[in-house]
Order: sequence, then structure tokens, then C-alpha cells
Amino acid sequence: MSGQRVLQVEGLDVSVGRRGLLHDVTFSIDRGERVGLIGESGSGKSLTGLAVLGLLPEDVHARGTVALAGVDGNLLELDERRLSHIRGREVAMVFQEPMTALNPTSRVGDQVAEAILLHRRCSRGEARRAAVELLDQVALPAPAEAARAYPHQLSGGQRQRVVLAIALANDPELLVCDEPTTALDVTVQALVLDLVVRGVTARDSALLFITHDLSVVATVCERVLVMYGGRIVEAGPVEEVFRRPRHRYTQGLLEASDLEQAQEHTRLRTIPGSVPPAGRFPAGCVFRNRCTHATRECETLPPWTGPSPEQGYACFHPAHETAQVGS
Ligand SMILES: Nc1ncnc2c1ncn2[C@@H]1O[C@H](COP(=O)(O)OP(=O)(O)OP(=O)(O)O)[C@@H](O)[C@H]1O
Repeated sequence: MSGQRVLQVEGLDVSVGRRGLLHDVTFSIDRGERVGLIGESGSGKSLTGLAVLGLLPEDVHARGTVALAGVDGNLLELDERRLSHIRGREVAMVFQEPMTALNPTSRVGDQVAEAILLHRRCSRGEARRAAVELLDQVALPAPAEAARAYPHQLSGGQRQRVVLAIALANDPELLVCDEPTTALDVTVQALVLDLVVRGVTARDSALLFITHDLSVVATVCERVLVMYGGRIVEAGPVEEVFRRPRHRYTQGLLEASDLEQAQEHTRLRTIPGSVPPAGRFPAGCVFRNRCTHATRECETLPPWTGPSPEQGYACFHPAHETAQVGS
């Protein structure tokens, strides 16, 4: 793999008995790249994600190659002992239901600290301090106090942020998210999406983001893969695919969703101009600098450091409807 490549999936076929579930799935993700995987229910998105995590169910048969930066060999052929070293370090995951990922009998700070201790040489005290810092990064209020809470004492959104903190604890090369906000209240979805983007951006990690929600892809990803019947039928930059879908299935998918809304996310929010003054936009707005792919909350925009103030920004947050960028 090239230096920039983090994940390379080639010719992945998955079957159960004679039934083919994935057919010749081939794609790659580079360092720092955020890639969405969309498709209708049953199209094979989750199986693809599980293959990348070395978590395919035992009853399925897989052929092909899954190569991950920093890992020798084909993930599909590694034994469970080796895979458990890789998971949580080179590749980490956030699934839909945070409660299943957390241990209900252990304080959340200890669970984050455990994740750190599994892959890093440091003292328990250092791991605990790093855990509080991570809980702070995922915007848990009063992180030192939150660290002492049990999962059931937190809201669903807070629990998912703990899962994200665990996933990011060892700066993974690749983060795989499978519908991480589907089970959450709509008001906290945007926050969690923002935290995912900020978490991978800060680490230059690659992201594979599985969802059926096109507007989520528009918010989070730069490139999109469209699955249908176990195959990738279309791939390209999000704006291009959403604006000019080539495959009949993608066209249908966009029509079935709110095409207007999905396009708005990518088209109407492109705002030329220089850095918006801090505090000018509603909290939660996400600005994307197209040159560096940096994403920041508008309230805390730092001084502009990009190559040119003329590059412009795009805001993908629905709350930004009425806000305008001053030049
Ligand atoms: N262990 C298994 N044994 C048999 N069939 C399976 C198994 N796991 C998944 N499948 C089938 O493989 C196909 C793809 O499943 P997958 O979970 O990847 O779909 P998906 O696109 O993620 O759907 P959803 O959005 O509903 O989660 C489905 O038809 C599913 O029934």
C-alpha cells in the first residue's frame, strides 16, 4: 500500500452457503479521508464494515483482501488473537447502540482508561488522566465527574460520546462508524457527528461512515460509496454523486430521500469569503475548510491559517440556513 493509504479492500466476496452477500467489493481510503458507505437495508453495508474490522460472523465465507496500514497480512486471514490487538489500535469502531459497547457494571472513566492500558504502556493513574482528557474532547460536561458515572447514569448521546472516546483513545488509523447516531435524539445527532469529524480530523485518521441517511453523509464525508445488492455500484466525491448520480439505483436513492435537502447540504451552503467572525453563527454550525478539511465549531473558530482566505467555506448544518459569511 502507498504511504497515504490506510485501507485497501480488494475483490471482497462474502457468502453463506451458496448465497452471495458481497460481490467483488473493492475500495480504498487514504489517511485523513472521510468516506461514506450508503445503500438500502440489506445492501451489505454492515457486512463490509465488519469485514474491515475482522468481525465477520463465523457462518460466512469470505474471499478477497482487506489490508490495513500498520498491519502485515490480510485481515481476513488473521487469527482472533492478532485481530484483537489490531482492534482498538489500528482500527476502532462505533456502532449504533452504545449500551452494547459499554460494560454496565464499570465506571465510564475506567472503561476509557482500560482501552488506553490495553494498547499503551503507562500507569493506571496516567491512563485515568488521559481518560478524563478524552471525555473532555468528546464534550462531556464536567468530564472528571462524568468519568465516575456508570453508563446507565448517562443519556444515550453521552453514552455514545463515551464510546467515541474509547474508539479514539489509541489514535486509530481507521475509525469505522456504523449508524452511530441513528438511535439518538435528533438534537444530539449533529453534536455527535461533529465530534466524530473533529476526532478523526485531529488525529488525521481515516473514516468509514456507514449510514442510510444521505444528509448525514453530506455532513460528514468527502467521498461516498453506494452499495446495492452486495456490490458497490457508484463511488465519487459526495457533491458530484449527489448532484449528478450516474447509477439508476443512486438516482432512486436520492429521489426516495429528500433530494432537495441532500443537495442543499452540498450546494447552497458553499459560501465564498474570508473567515467568519467568531460568535456570528449559531452554536453547532460546522464549517468545512475545503483546502485542509479542517472542521470546527463556529463559536471557537481560530484565526485563519489556511493557504488563502479566498478558499471559502461550506456550512453543512441545517441551523445555518439564515447565517451569511461576511467577507
Ligand atoms: N450471518 C449472516 N448469515 C446470513 N445472512 C446474513 C448474515 N449477515 C448478514 N446477512 C445478509 O446479508 C445481507 C447484507 O446484510 P448487511 O447487514 O450488511 O446489510 P446492511 O446494508 O447493513 O443493512 P441495514 O442497513 O439494514 O443494516 C442481508 O441480506 C442480510 O440478511
